Amino acid sequence: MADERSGSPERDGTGEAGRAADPGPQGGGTVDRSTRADDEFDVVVLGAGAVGENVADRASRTGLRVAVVEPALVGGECSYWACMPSKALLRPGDALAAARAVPGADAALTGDLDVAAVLARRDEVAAHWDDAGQVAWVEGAGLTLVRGHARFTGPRTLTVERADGTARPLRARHAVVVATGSVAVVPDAFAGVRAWTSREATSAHRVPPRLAVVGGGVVATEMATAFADLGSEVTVLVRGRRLLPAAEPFAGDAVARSLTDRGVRVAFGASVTSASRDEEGVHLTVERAGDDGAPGAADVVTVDEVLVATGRRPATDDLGLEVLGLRPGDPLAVDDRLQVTSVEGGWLFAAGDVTGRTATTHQGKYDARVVGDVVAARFDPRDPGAVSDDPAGLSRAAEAAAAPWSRYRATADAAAVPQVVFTRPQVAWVGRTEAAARAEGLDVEVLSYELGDLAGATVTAADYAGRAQLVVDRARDVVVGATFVGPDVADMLHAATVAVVGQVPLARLWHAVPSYPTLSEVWLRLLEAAGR
Ligand SMILES: Cc1cc2nc3c(=O)[nH]c(=O)nc-3n(C[C@H](O)[C@H](O)[C@H](O)COP(=O)(O)OP(=O)(O)OC[C@H]3O[C@@H](n4cnc5c(N)ncnc54)[C@H](O)[C@@H]3O)c2cc1C
Ligand SMILES: NC(=O)c1ccc[n+]([C@@H]2O[C@H](COP(=O)([O-])OP(=O)(O)OC[C@H]3O[C@@H](n4cnc5c(N)ncnc54)[C@H](O)[C@@H]3O)[C@@H](O)[C@H]2O)c1
Repeated sequence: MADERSGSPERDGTGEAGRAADPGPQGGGTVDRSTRADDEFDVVVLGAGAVGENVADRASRTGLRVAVVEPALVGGECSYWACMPSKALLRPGDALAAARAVPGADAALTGDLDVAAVLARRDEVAAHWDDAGQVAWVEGAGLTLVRGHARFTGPRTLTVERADGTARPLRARHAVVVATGSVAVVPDAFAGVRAWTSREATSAHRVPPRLAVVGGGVVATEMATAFADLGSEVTVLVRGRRLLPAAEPFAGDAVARSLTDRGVRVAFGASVTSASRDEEGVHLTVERAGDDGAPGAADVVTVDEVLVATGRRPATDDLGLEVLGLRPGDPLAVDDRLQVTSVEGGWLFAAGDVTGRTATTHQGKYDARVVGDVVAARFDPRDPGAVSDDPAGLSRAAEAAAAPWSRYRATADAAAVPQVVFTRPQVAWVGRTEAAARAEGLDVEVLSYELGDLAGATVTAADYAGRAQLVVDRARDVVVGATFVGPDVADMLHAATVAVVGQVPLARLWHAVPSYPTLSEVWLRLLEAAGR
């Protein structure tokens, strides 16, 4: 099932069943693959997460022979330990809260969540950690899956270590794309206590009676929400002063209020300085900073499990990057073509979490589509005379001359990155926060509106509470950032993303009429607030 939900190319409609049976590339011209050795491919992609899968699929569109190397489950983090299982854990609580908020519907509720059923459903959504479906997709797309851990031995050359310890060489004739993702950061204070990372939290088969969550970011807030739903007594230990520091302040404040209202203890200015585990559980020594940041008193918090959600780092430790003159552990810095900037020759690319440029599946897959198209076009093996009517529209000349916002440049990464946090309330934003826009020197107007005042909110829930905010660049009269906080706002975000990417002037947005009575009517109210 994971192939249907993980963000695999098949889900995008980019995986074309039957391509494997079609040896000729689209648009004519055949590629003779018969003379190539088994260890040589046109393109080698490292990592078959959502990003690597999409890169490989797009790169193969002009007939390039593509290998994908993966030591673990095809589908990567998102399918089995991140997006999909975490959302499966959160959705039942959301559905219950939505029904509870509607008088009449609430009367039909006779109990609380069935925890065993929630975990069983999560197992199903995570395909029981079996990648057979995604392997079938990879093979059906005409890609070659190479199982093992890849390391560079030189430019375009690699060795792949298999699970049984044997190794095989691999060579890329044209390009290597690194999509090896990221791993959780676990600070030294937690060494030796078998702390949970997001992997253990999203795949847990037991709900700890007492759970501490360390961190105040996306993983921390989503997992605190999920485990509170499942019945854990949750304590969130936040080093800083607010939750979701990358979002508008009102978003983190709303999530903190809601968690606290539901009995979650949220402690700000709280740093874990040491941890130990015995038969009673995990003991965390927590130092509290005063409002001025000065260290204050320390106390001990005892829990059954501790989830460390203190960020992620690129998975580049063990890729042999040193042979390319790069430093293991560093992110692979790329330009808008996703080409690694510090390696000459135009053959090394990277996409997804490993670049430090994107940290979500959707944005990583956007970059994957861009780099896949760059590679497919630049190294197009077909006779140029035969590809003028390429239905995919890929062209070597167009790639060479590509400008921002073309299909060959990941321009949106700097201007319009959307993020949805599936807490309760949900938090969704795109583009710049007010503070970020001002820090860039933009003269901005901030428009905000309480969602609870909309007719659409009145019918959605008895006490709907939420807020929307637009950040408008006065000089260009366009939206450069938008934030929505409230129940069911996740799907409202895309309209804002379209407005930001399209740089649609407010004067024109005024003609985009939202339906009555929906939450989207907030666009009308926000534009009225801007004087329309
Ligand atoms: C708890 C959690 C929830 C999340 N929820 C969401 C969400 O709801 N929505 C969203 O958009 N994003 C979400 N994310 C972020 C999302 O999971 C990542 O952005 C995404 O998985 C990155 O994809 P990737 O392909 O770059 O990396 P990965 O999915 O990590 O894939 C990398 C692959 O490379 C392989 N690999 C590693 N080393 C090598 C090597 N040497 N050779 C070959 N292969 C190698 C790995 O085994 C892995 O399969 C979440 C993250 C977490 C932690
Ligand atoms: N719904 C989604 O799209 C979704 C869900 C989960 C994760 N993700 C992605 O996964 C990435 C990783 O998430 P994350 O929550 O681990 O990282 P994050 O960067 O969102 O949050 C990390 C938090 O840990 C804190 N922190 C860092 N070091 C610390 C330390 N030593 N002690 C205490 N606190 C510390 C930071 O101040 C921050 O609040 C995110 O960038 C996010 O985009 C996305």
